[in-house]
Amino acid sequence: MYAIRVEKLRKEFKVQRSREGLKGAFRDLFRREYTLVRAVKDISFAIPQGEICGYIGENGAGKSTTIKMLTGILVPTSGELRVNGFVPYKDREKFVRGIGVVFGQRSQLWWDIGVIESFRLLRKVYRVPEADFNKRLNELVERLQLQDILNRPVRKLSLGQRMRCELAAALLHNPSIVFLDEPTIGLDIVVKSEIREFLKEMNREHGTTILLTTHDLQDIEALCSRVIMLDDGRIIYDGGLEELKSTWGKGKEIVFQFGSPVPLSQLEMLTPDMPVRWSVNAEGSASVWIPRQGDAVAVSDVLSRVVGRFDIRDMKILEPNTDDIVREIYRVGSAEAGGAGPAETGGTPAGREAMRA
Ligand SMILES: Nc1ncnc2c1ncn2[C@@H]1O[C@H](COP(=O)(O)OP(=O)(O)OP(=O)(O)O)[C@@H](O)[C@H]1O
Repeated sequence: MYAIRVEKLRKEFKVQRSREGLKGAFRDLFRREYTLVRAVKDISFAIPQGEICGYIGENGAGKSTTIKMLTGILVPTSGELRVNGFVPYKDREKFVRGIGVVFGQRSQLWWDIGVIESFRLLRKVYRVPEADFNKRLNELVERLQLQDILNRPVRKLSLGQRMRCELAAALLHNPSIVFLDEPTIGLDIVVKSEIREFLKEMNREHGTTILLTTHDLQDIEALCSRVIMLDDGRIIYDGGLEELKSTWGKGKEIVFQFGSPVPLSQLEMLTPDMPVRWSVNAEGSASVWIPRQGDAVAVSDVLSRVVGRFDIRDMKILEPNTDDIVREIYRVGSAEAGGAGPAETGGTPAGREAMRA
Protein backbone atom coordinates (compact mmCIF):
# COMPACT_ATOMS: atom_id res chain seq x y z
CA MET A 1 0.00 0.00 0.00
CA TYR A 2 1.48 3.32 -1.05
CA ALA A 3 1.09 6.35 1.19
CA ILE A 4 1.93 8.68 -1.68
CA ARG A 5 1.63 7.94 -5.36
CA VAL A 6 2.42 10.44 -8.04
CA GLU A 7 2.17 9.84 -11.77
CA LYS A 8 3.40 12.33 -14.38
CA LEU A 9 2.66 15.20 -12.05
CA ARG A 10 3.05 18.64 -13.57
CA LYS A 11 2.62 22.18 -12.34
CA GLU A 12 2.87 25.25 -14.49
CA PHE A 13 2.45 28.83 -13.35
CA LYS A 14 1.28 31.56 -15.64
CA VAL A 15 3.30 34.61 -14.73
CA GLN A 16 2.39 38.09 -15.90
CA ARG A 17 5.18 39.75 -17.83
CA SER A 18 5.62 43.50 -17.64
CA ARG A 19 6.78 45.19 -20.81
CA GLU A 20 9.49 47.80 -20.57
CA GLY A 21 9.01 51.57 -20.52
CA LEU A 22 6.01 53.80 -20.51
CA LYS A 23 4.81 52.52 -23.85
CA GLY A 24 5.05 48.98 -22.54
CA ALA A 25 3.15 49.82 -19.38
CA PHE A 26 0.45 51.43 -21.52
CA ARG A 27 0.19 48.35 -23.71
CA ASP A 28 0.03 46.15 -20.60
CA LEU A 29 -3.15 47.96 -19.64
CA PHE A 30 -4.90 46.55 -22.68
CA ARG A 31 -3.25 43.24 -23.33
CA ARG A 32 -1.15 41.42 -20.75
CA GLU A 33 1.61 39.09 -21.81
CA TYR A 34 2.27 35.92 -19.89
CA THR A 35 5.13 33.50 -19.57
CA LEU A 36 4.77 29.95 -18.44
CA VAL A 37 6.93 28.76 -15.55
CA ARG A 38 7.20 24.97 -15.44
CA ALA A 39 7.92 24.27 -11.78
CA VAL A 40 7.29 20.50 -11.77
CA LYS A 41 7.74 18.55 -14.98
CA ASP A 42 5.88 15.26 -15.16
CA ILE A 43 7.41 13.56 -12.14
CA SER A 44 6.46 10.06 -10.94
CA PHE A 45 7.24 8.31 -7.67
CA ALA A 46 5.59 6.17 -5.03
CA ILE A 47 6.30 6.10 -1.31
CA PRO A 48 5.21 3.08 0.74
CA GLN A 49 3.56 3.51 4.11
CA GLY A 50 6.15 3.88 6.89
CA GLU A 51 9.02 5.15 4.78
CA ILE A 52 11.07 8.26 5.57
CA CYS A 53 11.99 9.81 2.27
CA GLY A 54 14.16 12.85 1.71
CA TYR A 55 13.01 15.26 -0.97
CA ILE A 56 15.93 17.41 -1.93
CA GLY A 57 17.10 19.84 -4.55
CA GLU A 58 18.56 23.28 -4.95
CA ASN A 59 16.54 26.48 -4.53
CA GLY A 60 13.82 26.68 -7.14
CA ALA A 61 14.03 22.97 -8.05
CA GLY A 62 10.30 22.49 -7.44
CA LYS A 63 10.20 20.93 -3.96
CA SER A 64 7.73 23.33 -2.34
CA THR A 65 5.48 23.21 -5.38
CA THR A 66 5.35 19.41 -5.13
CA ILE A 67 4.63 19.53 -1.40
CA LYS A 68 1.87 22.08 -2.00
CA MET A 69 0.24 19.74 -4.52
CA LEU A 70 0.63 16.77 -2.18
CA THR A 71 -1.02 18.67 0.66
CA GLY A 72 -3.88 19.99 -1.46
CA ILE A 73 -2.83 23.65 -1.46
CA LEU A 74 -2.18 23.70 -5.21
CA VAL A 75 -4.08 21.98 -8.00
CA PRO A 76 -1.78 20.20 -10.48
CA THR A 77 -1.75 21.28 -14.12
CA SER A 78 -1.81 17.62 -15.13
CA GLY A 79 -0.96 14.15 -13.84
CA GLU A 80 -2.27 11.92 -11.11
CA LEU A 81 -1.69 11.98 -7.40
CA ARG A 82 -3.02 10.04 -4.44
CA VAL A 83 -2.08 10.65 -0.85
CA ASN A 84 -3.54 8.21 1.67
CA GLY A 85 -5.87 7.14 -1.12
CA PHE A 86 -7.25 10.68 -1.55
CA VAL A 87 -6.87 13.20 -4.30
CA PRO A 88 -5.62 16.02 -2.03
CA TYR A 89 -7.23 19.04 -3.66
CA LYS A 90 -10.59 17.31 -4.04
CA ASP A 91 -11.35 15.59 -0.73
CA ARG A 92 -9.80 18.29 1.39
CA GLU A 93 -11.73 17.96 4.62
CA LYS A 94 -11.30 14.22 5.03
CA PHE A 95 -7.84 14.31 3.56
CA VAL A 96 -6.28 16.83 5.97
CA ARG A 97 -7.24 14.72 8.98
CA GLY A 98 -4.75 12.08 7.85
CA ILE A 99 -1.78 14.35 7.24
CA GLY A 100 0.44 16.64 9.28
CA VAL A 101 2.49 19.51 7.87
CA VAL A 102 5.38 21.50 9.29
CA PHE A 103 6.76 24.42 7.32
CA GLY A 104 9.91 25.41 9.18
CA GLN A 105 9.65 29.01 8.15
CA ARG A 106 5.95 29.46 8.82
CA SER A 107 3.94 28.81 11.94
CA GLN A 108 0.63 27.06 12.24
CA LEU A 109 0.30 28.17 15.84
CA TRP A 110 -1.50 31.28 17.00
CA TRP A 111 1.10 33.83 17.96
CA ASP A 112 -0.47 35.51 20.98
CA ILE A 113 -2.18 32.69 22.82
CA GLY A 114 -0.70 29.95 24.97
CA VAL A 115 0.64 26.91 23.14
CA ILE A 116 -1.91 24.65 24.80
CA GLU A 117 -4.74 26.89 23.53
CA SER A 118 -3.46 26.49 19.98
CA PHE A 119 -3.39 22.73 20.48
CA ARG A 120 -7.00 22.79 21.73
CA LEU A 121 -8.08 24.79 18.70
CA LEU A 122 -6.35 22.32 16.42
CA ARG A 123 -8.17 19.48 18.17
CA LYS A 124 -11.41 21.07 17.03
CA VAL A 125 -10.15 21.72 13.51
CA TYR A 126 -9.16 18.07 13.14
CA ARG A 127 -12.16 16.83 15.13
CA VAL A 128 -10.08 14.64 17.41
CA PRO A 129 -12.10 13.01 20.22
CA GLU A 130 -11.19 14.45 23.64
CA ALA A 131 -9.83 11.19 25.05
CA ASP A 132 -7.61 10.50 22.01
CA PHE A 133 -6.39 14.07 22.11
CA ASN A 134 -5.40 13.91 25.78
CA LYS A 135 -3.57 10.64 25.32
CA ARG A 136 -1.69 11.92 22.31
CA LEU A 137 -0.97 15.28 23.93
CA ASN A 138 0.56 13.60 26.98
CA GLU A 139 2.79 11.50 24.78
CA LEU A 140 3.95 14.47 22.72
CA VAL A 141 4.48 16.72 25.74
CA GLU A 142 6.68 14.10 27.31
CA ARG A 143 8.62 13.21 24.17
CA LEU A 144 9.20 16.79 23.09
CA GLN A 145 9.64 18.13 26.62
CA LEU A 146 6.96 20.75 26.37
CA GLN A 147 5.89 20.72 30.05
CA ASP A 148 7.30 24.13 30.90
CA ILE A 149 6.27 25.98 27.78
CA LEU A 150 2.68 24.85 27.28
CA ASN A 151 1.20 27.98 28.80
CA ARG A 152 3.49 30.48 27.13
CA PRO A 153 2.42 32.44 24.07
CA VAL A 154 4.22 31.32 20.93
CA ARG A 155 5.80 34.73 20.38
CA LYS A 156 7.75 34.29 23.62
CA LEU A 157 9.31 30.97 22.63
CA SER A 158 12.81 30.43 21.28
CA LEU A 159 13.05 29.03 17.76
CA GLY A 160 13.89 25.55 19.06
CA GLN A 161 10.97 25.60 21.51
CA ARG A 162 8.63 26.82 18.80
CA MET A 163 9.73 24.10 16.41
CA ARG A 164 9.07 21.42 19.04
CA CYS A 165 5.58 22.89 19.46
CA GLU A 166 5.08 22.96 15.67
CA LEU A 167 5.92 19.27 15.51
CA ALA A 168 3.49 18.49 18.30
CA ALA A 169 0.80 20.55 16.56
CA ALA A 170 1.32 18.64 13.32
CA LEU A 171 1.09 15.28 15.06
CA LEU A 172 -1.75 15.85 17.56
CA HIS A 173 -4.30 14.16 15.33
CA ASN A 174 -1.98 11.20 14.80
CA PRO A 175 -1.61 11.57 11.04
CA SER A 176 -0.22 8.66 9.08
CA ILE A 177 1.76 10.96 6.75
CA VAL A 178 3.80 13.97 7.75
CA PHE A 179 5.27 16.55 5.39
CA LEU A 180 8.22 18.39 6.85
CA ASP A 181 9.61 21.36 5.02
CA GLU A 182 12.96 22.42 6.52
CA PRO A 183 12.06 21.33 10.06
CA THR A 184 15.50 22.00 11.49
CA ILE A 185 16.29 25.29 9.77
CA GLY A 186 18.09 27.75 12.02
CA LEU A 187 18.25 25.40 15.00
CA ASP A 188 21.36 24.62 16.98
CA ILE A 189 22.98 21.20 16.77
CA VAL A 190 21.52 19.88 20.03
CA VAL A 191 17.94 20.76 19.12
CA LYS A 192 18.45 19.43 15.61
CA SER A 193 19.52 16.06 16.90
CA GLU A 194 16.68 15.95 19.45
CA ILE A 195 14.20 16.57 16.66
CA ARG A 196 15.77 13.90 14.46
CA GLU A 197 15.58 11.39 17.31
CA PHE A 198 11.96 12.27 17.92
CA LEU A 199 11.07 11.80 14.25
CA LYS A 200 12.79 8.43 14.16
CA GLU A 201 10.82 7.30 17.20
CA MET A 202 7.52 8.47 15.69
CA ASN A 203 8.28 6.58 12.54
CA ARG A 204 9.30 3.43 14.39
CA GLU A 205 6.43 3.34 16.84
CA HIS A 206 3.56 4.64 14.76
CA GLY A 207 4.75 3.72 11.27
CA THR A 208 4.39 7.38 10.26
CA THR A 209 5.36 8.08 6.66
CA ILE A 210 7.58 11.13 6.43
CA LEU A 211 8.43 13.22 3.40
CA LEU A 212 11.24 15.51 4.39
CA THR A 213 12.40 18.56 2.48
CA THR A 214 15.69 19.93 3.69
CA HIS A 215 18.88 21.63 2.68
CA ASP A 216 20.58 20.07 5.69
CA LEU A 217 22.13 16.87 4.49
CA GLN A 218 22.68 15.68 8.01
CA ASP A 219 18.91 15.51 8.38
CA ILE A 220 18.93 13.18 5.40
CA GLU A 221 21.82 11.11 6.70
CA ALA A 222 20.18 10.73 10.10
CA LEU A 223 16.68 9.94 8.92
CA CYS A 224 16.26 8.83 5.35
CA SER A 225 16.91 5.50 3.75
CA ARG A 226 15.73 6.90 0.46
CA VAL A 227 16.17 10.21 -1.31
CA ILE A 228 14.41 11.77 -4.24
CA MET A 229 16.41 14.53 -5.81
CA LEU A 230 14.92 17.21 -7.99
CA ASP A 231 16.62 19.46 -10.44
CA ASP A 232 14.75 22.02 -12.51
CA GLY A 233 11.41 20.31 -11.92
CA ARG A 234 12.63 16.82 -12.80
CA ILE A 235 13.66 13.87 -10.70
CA ILE A 236 17.35 13.24 -11.24
CA TYR A 237 17.79 10.57 -8.58
CA ASP A 238 15.45 8.27 -6.70
CA GLY A 239 17.05 5.57 -4.60
CA GLY A 240 18.92 4.62 -1.46
CA LEU A 241 21.21 7.00 0.34
CA GLU A 242 23.97 4.41 0.54
CA GLU A 243 23.72 3.72 -3.16
CA LEU A 244 23.81 7.43 -3.82
CA LYS A 245 27.00 7.74 -1.83
CA SER A 246 28.70 4.72 -3.35
CA THR A 247 27.73 5.65 -6.89
CA TRP A 248 28.60 9.30 -6.71
CA GLY A 249 31.12 9.49 -3.91
CA LYS A 250 34.47 10.04 -5.53
CA GLY A 251 36.60 8.04 -3.14
CA LYS A 252 38.18 8.17 0.27
CA GLU A 253 41.26 9.76 1.67
CA ILE A 254 43.42 8.54 4.53
CA VAL A 255 45.53 11.17 6.21
CA PHE A 256 48.53 9.93 8.23
CA GLN A 257 50.59 11.81 10.75
CA PHE A 258 53.98 10.13 10.92
CA GLY A 259 56.51 10.52 13.74
CA SER A 260 59.00 11.89 11.18
CA PRO A 261 58.63 12.89 7.51
CA VAL A 262 58.47 9.98 5.06
CA PRO A 263 59.61 10.59 1.45
CA LEU A 264 56.98 10.23 -1.23
CA SER A 265 58.96 7.54 -3.07
CA GLN A 266 58.91 5.25 0.00
CA LEU A 267 55.16 5.62 0.33
CA GLU A 268 54.59 4.93 -3.35
CA MET A 269 56.67 1.80 -3.08
CA LEU A 270 54.13 0.40 -0.61
CA THR A 271 51.31 0.35 -3.15
CA PRO A 272 52.74 -0.10 -6.66
CA ASP A 273 49.89 -2.44 -7.64
CA MET A 274 47.08 -0.19 -6.39
CA PRO A 275 45.40 2.71 -8.24
CA VAL A 276 45.94 5.02 -5.27
CA ARG A 277 47.61 8.42 -5.18
CA TRP A 278 50.00 9.50 -2.44
CA SER A 279 50.88 13.04 -1.50
CA VAL A 280 53.18 14.38 1.16
CA ASN A 281 52.08 17.33 3.24
CA ALA A 282 53.97 19.49 5.71
CA GLU A 283 55.49 18.30 9.00
CA GLY A 284 55.38 14.54 8.59
CA SER A 285 51.83 14.37 7.34
CA ALA A 286 50.94 12.42 4.19
CA SER A 287 47.71 11.38 2.55
CA VAL A 288 46.61 8.68 0.20
CA TRP A 289 43.65 9.06 -2.11
CA ILE A 290 41.70 5.88 -2.82
CA PRO A 291 39.44 6.28 -5.85
CA ARG A 292 36.03 4.68 -5.81
CA GLN A 293 36.22 2.51 -8.93
CA GLY A 294 33.78 -0.07 -7.65
CA ASP A 295 35.65 -0.30 -4.36
CA ALA A 296 38.55 -2.13 -6.02
CA VAL A 297 40.84 -1.08 -3.17
CA ALA A 298 39.69 -1.36 0.41
CA VAL A 299 40.88 1.10 3.02
CA SER A 300 42.02 -1.84 5.13
CA ASP A 301 44.30 -3.09 2.29
CA VAL A 302 46.08 0.23 2.15
CA LEU A 303 46.32 0.47 5.92
CA SER A 304 47.81 -2.98 6.27
CA ARG A 305 50.68 -1.94 3.97
CA VAL A 306 51.50 1.14 6.03
CA VAL A 307 51.03 -0.12 9.58
CA GLY A 308 54.26 -1.54 11.04
CA ARG A 309 56.48 0.05 8.35
CA PHE A 310 56.35 3.60 9.62
CA ASP A 311 55.74 5.25 12.94
CA ILE A 312 52.09 6.35 12.72
CA ARG A 313 51.14 8.93 15.37
CA ASP A 314 47.66 9.70 14.15
CA MET A 315 45.38 8.89 11.29
CA LYS A 316 42.00 9.86 9.95
CA ILE A 317 39.81 8.58 7.14
CA LEU A 318 37.90 11.21 5.20
CA GLU A 319 34.65 9.73 3.91
CA PRO A 320 32.84 11.23 0.94
CA ASN A 321 30.81 14.18 1.99
CA THR A 322 27.15 14.02 1.01
CA ASP A 323 27.19 17.70 0.16
CA ASP A 324 29.89 17.12 -2.46
CA ILE A 325 28.02 14.13 -3.83
CA VAL A 326 24.84 16.08 -4.23
CA ARG A 327 26.65 18.92 -5.93
CA GLU A 328 28.19 16.45 -8.35
CA ILE A 329 24.79 15.01 -9.20
CA TYR A 330 23.35 18.45 -9.71
CA ARG A 331 26.19 19.20 -12.06
CA VAL A 332 25.62 16.08 -14.16
CA GLY A 333 21.83 16.26 -13.85
CA SER A 334 21.75 19.86 -14.94
CA ALA A 335 24.11 19.19 -17.80
CA GLU A 336 21.78 16.45 -19.02
CA ALA A 337 18.72 18.58 -18.61
CA GLY A 338 20.38 21.10 -20.87
CA GLY A 339 20.79 18.47 -23.58
CA ALA A 340 18.18 16.07 -24.87
CA GLY A 341 16.51 16.16 -21.46
CA PRO A 342 16.67 13.37 -18.89
CA ALA A 343 12.88 13.23 -18.49
CA GLU A 344 12.15 10.36 -16.12
CA THR A 345 15.59 9.27 -15.07
CA GLY A 346 14.62 8.71 -11.47
CA GLY A 347 13.45 5.49 -9.96
CA THR A 348 14.60 3.04 -12.56
CA PRO A 349 18.01 1.41 -12.64
CA ALA A 350 18.11 2.19 -16.35
CA GLY A 351 17.57 5.83 -15.54
CA ARG A 352 20.41 5.82 -13.08
CA GLU A 353 22.64 4.00 -15.56
CA ALA A 354 21.84 6.71 -18.07
CA MET A 355 22.98 9.29 -15.57
CA ARG A 356 26.22 7.50 -14.85
CA ALA A 357 27.06 7.29 -18.53
N1 LIG B 1 3.13 30.93 -7.30
C1 LIG B 1 4.09 30.91 -8.20
N2 LIG B 1 4.00 31.66 -9.32
C2 LIG B 1 4.97 31.64 -10.25
N3 LIG B 1 6.10 30.88 -10.16
C3 LIG B 1 6.25 30.12 -9.07
C4 LIG B 1 5.27 30.09 -8.02
N4 LIG B 1 5.69 29.23 -7.06
C5 LIG B 1 6.89 28.75 -7.48
N5 LIG B 1 7.22 29.28 -8.69
C6 LIG B 1 8.43 28.98 -9.47
O1 LIG B 1 8.51 27.58 -9.62
C7 LIG B 1 9.86 27.11 -9.50
C8 LIG B 1 9.95 26.09 -8.37
O2 LIG B 1 9.75 26.75 -7.12
P1 LIG B 1 9.66 25.98 -5.71
O3 LIG B 1 9.30 27.00 -4.68
O4 LIG B 1 8.79 24.79 -5.84
O5 LIG B 1 11.17 25.52 -5.52
P2 LIG B 1 11.86 24.88 -4.23
O6 LIG B 1 12.61 23.69 -4.74
O7 LIG B 1 10.88 24.67 -3.16
O8 LIG B 1 12.89 26.00 -3.82
P3 LIG B 1 13.36 26.47 -2.34
O9 LIG B 1 14.37 25.48 -1.87
O10 LIG B 1 13.99 27.81 -2.62
O11 LIG B 1 12.16 26.56 -1.47
C9 LIG B 1 10.69 28.37 -9.27
O12 LIG B 1 11.20 28.77 -10.53
C10 LIG B 1 9.71 29.38 -8.75
O13 LIG B 1 10.10 30.68 -9.09
